[in-house]
Amino acid sequence: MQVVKQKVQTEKAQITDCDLSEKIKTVTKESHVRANNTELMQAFQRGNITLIQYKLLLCSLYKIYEALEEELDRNASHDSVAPIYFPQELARTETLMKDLEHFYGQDWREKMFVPASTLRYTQRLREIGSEYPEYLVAHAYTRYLGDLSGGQVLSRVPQRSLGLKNGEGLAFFMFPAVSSPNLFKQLYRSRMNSIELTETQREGVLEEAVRAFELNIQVFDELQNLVNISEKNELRQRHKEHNLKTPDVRVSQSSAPSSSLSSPSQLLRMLLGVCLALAVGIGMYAF
Ligand code: HEM
Repeated sequence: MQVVKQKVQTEKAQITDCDLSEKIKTVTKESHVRANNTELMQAFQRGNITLIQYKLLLCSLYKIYEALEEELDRNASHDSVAPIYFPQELARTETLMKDLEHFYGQDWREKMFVPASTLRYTQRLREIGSEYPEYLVAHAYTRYLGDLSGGQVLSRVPQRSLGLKNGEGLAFFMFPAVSSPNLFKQLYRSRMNSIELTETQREGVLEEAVRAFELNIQVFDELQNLVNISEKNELRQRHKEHNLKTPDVRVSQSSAPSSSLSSPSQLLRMLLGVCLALAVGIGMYAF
């Protein structure tokens, strides 16, 4: 804490409207609102998260952070990455591995499910890691500052609604090396502002931040659609099972009315009547 405090004090420059940290916040404001309003994030905020939603989200986050952190590591000494490179304080891949093992067991890699939108997100991260490392700041900002902000409030939701105890399955939300998220965010912003970018690069970073939010929204939407489909299928299955049981009920109900011929004894009686009538008819004809 003391170390971060000192760093913030020494590095704290006057943040102005044209600083990258301010500009990026402004250009992604509308996207942030849209991300908050996705069905999945709304479920989170209302405390309605189900285990399937949470597990699916963890799978996608794992793939996203794995790609982001591998690209950050690979570009750690790049001029635009070095100032915002904080693996000890921020890295999430290991924490997600821990959570996935908790929910899926040791063979979590074979069991995890990753939707197409998540793969598109990771592809973009790989692409910029190779071609435009300066854009990594946009992705790191979007995920890490989000996790250090709203994520801290959101962590209480799965804890409560899924009854997770002793932090099990919640490692993703814990930042043991960050004792004050607010101070750390200040330090991070000042580091972002220290990155030297040409005007074109800066425009590119700002555009990339909007894209990063968009990629997150697409993941949340796809995950929610999957959950909705699986819930619908489950409902349909239950209906099916229910309908398989109901014919017994219907038979017993429909056999009640006397006009119905569904009861075997009634059918037999009718056939005997017809045979008798025919026999009498034939006998009369013979005479
Ligand atoms: C339930 C959903 C969410 C809630 C309740 C939430 C809430 C918040 C709050 C309260 C802040 C602090 C604002 C401030 O300091 O001025 C914040 C900041 C932030 N959030 Fe979210 N958030 C949510 C989802 C997201 C998502 C999905 C992302 C991105 C994928 C995200 C990215 C960010 C970022 C980058 C910041 C830092 C803004 C800045 O100071 O520049 N948030 N969020």
